[in-house]
Amino acid sequence: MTAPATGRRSRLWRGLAELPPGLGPQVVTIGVFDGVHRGHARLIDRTLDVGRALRLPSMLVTFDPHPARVVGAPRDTAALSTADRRAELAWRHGVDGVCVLSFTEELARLSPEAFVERIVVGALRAAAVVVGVNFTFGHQASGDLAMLRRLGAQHDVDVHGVELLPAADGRTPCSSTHIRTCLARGDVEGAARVLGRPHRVEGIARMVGWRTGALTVEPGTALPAPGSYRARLSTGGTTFVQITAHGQLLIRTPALPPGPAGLDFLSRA
Ligand SMILES: Cc1cc2nc3c(=O)[nH]c(=O)nc-3n(C[C@H](O)[C@H](O)[C@H](O)COP(=O)(O)O)c2cc1C
Ligand SMILES: Nc1ncnc2c1ncn2[C@@H]1O[C@H](COP(=O)(O)OP(=O)(O)OP(=O)(O)O)[C@@H](O)[C@H]1O
Repeated sequence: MTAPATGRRSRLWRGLAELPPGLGPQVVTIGVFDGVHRGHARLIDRTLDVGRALRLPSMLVTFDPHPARVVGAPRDTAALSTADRRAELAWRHGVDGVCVLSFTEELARLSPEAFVERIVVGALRAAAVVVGVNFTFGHQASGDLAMLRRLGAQHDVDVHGVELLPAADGRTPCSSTHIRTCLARGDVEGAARVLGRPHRVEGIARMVGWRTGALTVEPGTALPAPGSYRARLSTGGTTFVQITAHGQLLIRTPALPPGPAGLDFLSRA
């Protein structure tokens, strides 16, 4: 993963155990943040505002894998981004640090009270927490913004609830779910409008035939519907990509350097 070229020291902590023992108070924003879409960007902006006002660093806490996948909730959790990519995008938006929390069955069983006491206050040292108004947390998603405010008051933590940024239709909020729905019908332009950039799929590239490359991705990656697309290769150039019914990504290209690569989906071909 490349650190941002801002000159700032941006940090990535994989789990609470990696947090430095002397970690000072932070302004923390919490959620899955899959794709880091325009709604998430609004939340991050607000987190940075609160950080500036309190003169404290900002930290984005992201759960990985998606909680709904861990608790077996019947919903589409195809990953729009890896945790590394989320961290990179969060840094670009200006956060000082990113903590990736492994979402385990054990974590899912924590009550809202225990989550705030042990993790938000005890480990993350939150002086303020910034979440969207639809944020839920704790066992069976039983905690909401009102409960977070109550618990925050008990622990001297400021809680900020941010109104959800609407999508272009003006009716529904920008959400990762909306982006997954766009991709599932092959609407990569609709996905890009919510993301604020084209949807990127990352994997390992190799040549598989005459003028044909392939990108192998992690299982569970969100792919556009089977079909042909125009896409930009992270290694350079625009190309055509065929997504087969079996989820194979075939790239029309005379040559492709073998190794890690990304495809930004631009339009249907
Ligand atoms: C301590 C904790 C326990 C959770 N337990 C559950 C759970 O039992 N069932 C569930 O569907 N989600 C559970 N979640 C997931 C939350 O409902 C929510 O999806 C998560 O906090 C991310 O927020 P976001 O969806 O607004 O990004 C839990 C979250 C936390 C932090
Ligand atoms: N449109 C939005 N505007 C502002 N904040 C948002 C928006 N959508 C989500 N948030 C907030 O961002 C954080 C991360 O949310 P989350 O990852 O659940 O996003 P999501 O897009 O709603 O995902 P999903 O559709 O998978 O539930 C939470 O605090 C949530 O309240």
